[in-house]
Amino acid sequence: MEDKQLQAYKKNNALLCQFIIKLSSFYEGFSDKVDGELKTLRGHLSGTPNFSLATVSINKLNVALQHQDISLRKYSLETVSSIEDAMKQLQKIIFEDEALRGLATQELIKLNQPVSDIFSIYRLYARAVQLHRVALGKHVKGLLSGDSATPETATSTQRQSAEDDGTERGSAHFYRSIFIELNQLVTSYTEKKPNDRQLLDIKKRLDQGMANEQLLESCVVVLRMIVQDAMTEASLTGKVIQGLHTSLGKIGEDVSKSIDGSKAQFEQRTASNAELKTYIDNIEEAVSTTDSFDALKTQTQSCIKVLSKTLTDTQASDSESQTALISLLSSMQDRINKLQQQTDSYKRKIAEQVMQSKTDALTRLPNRQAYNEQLAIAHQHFQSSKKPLSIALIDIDFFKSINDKFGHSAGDKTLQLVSRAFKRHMAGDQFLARWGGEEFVVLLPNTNETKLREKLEAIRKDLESMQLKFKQEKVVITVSLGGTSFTSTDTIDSAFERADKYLYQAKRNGRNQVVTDIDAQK
Ligand SMILES: Nc1nc2c(ncn2[C@@H]2O[C@H](COP(=O)(O)OP(=O)(O)OP(=O)(O)O)[C@@H](O)[C@H]2O)c(=O)[nH]1
Repeated sequence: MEDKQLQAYKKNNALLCQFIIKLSSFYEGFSDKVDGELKTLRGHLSGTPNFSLATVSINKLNVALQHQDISLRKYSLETVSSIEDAMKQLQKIIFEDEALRGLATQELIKLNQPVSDIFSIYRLYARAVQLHRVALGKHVKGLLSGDSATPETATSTQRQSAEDDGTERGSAHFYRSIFIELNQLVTSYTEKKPNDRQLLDIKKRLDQGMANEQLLESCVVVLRMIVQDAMTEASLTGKVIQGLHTSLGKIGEDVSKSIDGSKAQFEQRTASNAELKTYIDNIEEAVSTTDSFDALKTQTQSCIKVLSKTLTDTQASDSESQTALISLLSSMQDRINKLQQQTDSYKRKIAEQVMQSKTDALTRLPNRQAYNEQLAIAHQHFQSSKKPLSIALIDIDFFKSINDKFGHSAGDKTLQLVSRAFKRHMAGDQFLARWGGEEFVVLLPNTNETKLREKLEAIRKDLESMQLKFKQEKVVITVSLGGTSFTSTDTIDSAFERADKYLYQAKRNGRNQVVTDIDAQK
């Protein structure tokens, strides 16, 4: 080889080595094994390159990178599928917003296309995160003000200011939920203490609307009242139990006195019987041994005298202990009667408390806890009897707008009127409860798919025809309903989830409608 050629060859080799060294740094960080081998390769290629050792290193790297490729592919698939899941969840939340839903669908379509390299996943991921942020901003804002921001038209400044408002909106949302909670608490508490002036004052001010500081102050006042009442209640309960304990103790004493008395009486009677027996034995002996009639007469007379005295004494002692026993029994009876009265009133109080804990204070309907208990019983019966069982969820449409337009009290009133309307449709063992907020749940034993649909449709129609009036304005309330019948493989949760899915389908389809298994099969 010519000198010139050799020089050029060496120069190219050096360039190639530098290139490999630089390229190898790019792949650093995928795994410790690859990193180690890359370091070795760089060592072989730097300074005076050793190509034979570098070739060994390159072969080892080939194998390691092949494995890496497999795990990268797996990682990509997992990442894409979790982005897909997140997008689907997002679609559920933003189903009302055409534009956002469209964007989410487009992203889902892109996710289903093959991923060419790992870096394109990051682009998909970034877009998914961005869409979530837009939807979340809108969702929070929608909750508070009901207005909407169009994601595509929102400028970056708008987006920035939306982010800046985040904390403010968060706290507004926080105060709103405190307001609702406090309102429910005060409503149920005023039922219990209808003449409490402090409570009535808070209720009135809540209806008129409260500043945030007042809201927190009122929370503290109500909390203090509850703690005070709970303490009084506990001390009353303690007193009742103490009273029962004392009464039981006294009864115990009476019983042991009566037992002691009976024992003494029994002993005395045994002694007198023995005495009587001795006298009778004496008479018997006298009859058999005495020849003289006079002597017998005298002896018998004296024995009969003693006998008569013993009998009179026994009789007197009997009647004395009988009187004592009767008086003891009557005092015991009095104590037992008193005890009975105390326990009866205590039982009534406890039953009332249990009832309260299962009743929704605003609508007086059974609450979620009561429903869950009832459902567990009904489901067990369904499994053993194989008679049909259906459940349904009812949600008032655009209920938030009633609160926003006419105030929270009007919202409360609506909930009460709507509950009454639902209740009119319940017969026999059919069960209605307030699930929470503006959502209700119905349990319909012995009701198949057809009957369920008829019932729900009747409720829907009834509500639609009912006219309410707030601030001189006529308001029509509509409801969306989702209902399903249990199948043999259903759990309590799976049937509930299906009913919930149908309810959201009814909302999505435009509200004021019923969706049941029958509609889903169409
Ligand atoms: N007055 C009153 N409002 C309540 C009560 N519980 C929940 N809310 C309100 O009910 C509203 C429910 O609003 P959303 O979940 O947006 O539902 P919506 O407005 O009915 O809309 P759709 O269900 O989508 O038709 C919220 O504004 C809650 O503040 C309550 O006990 N009393």
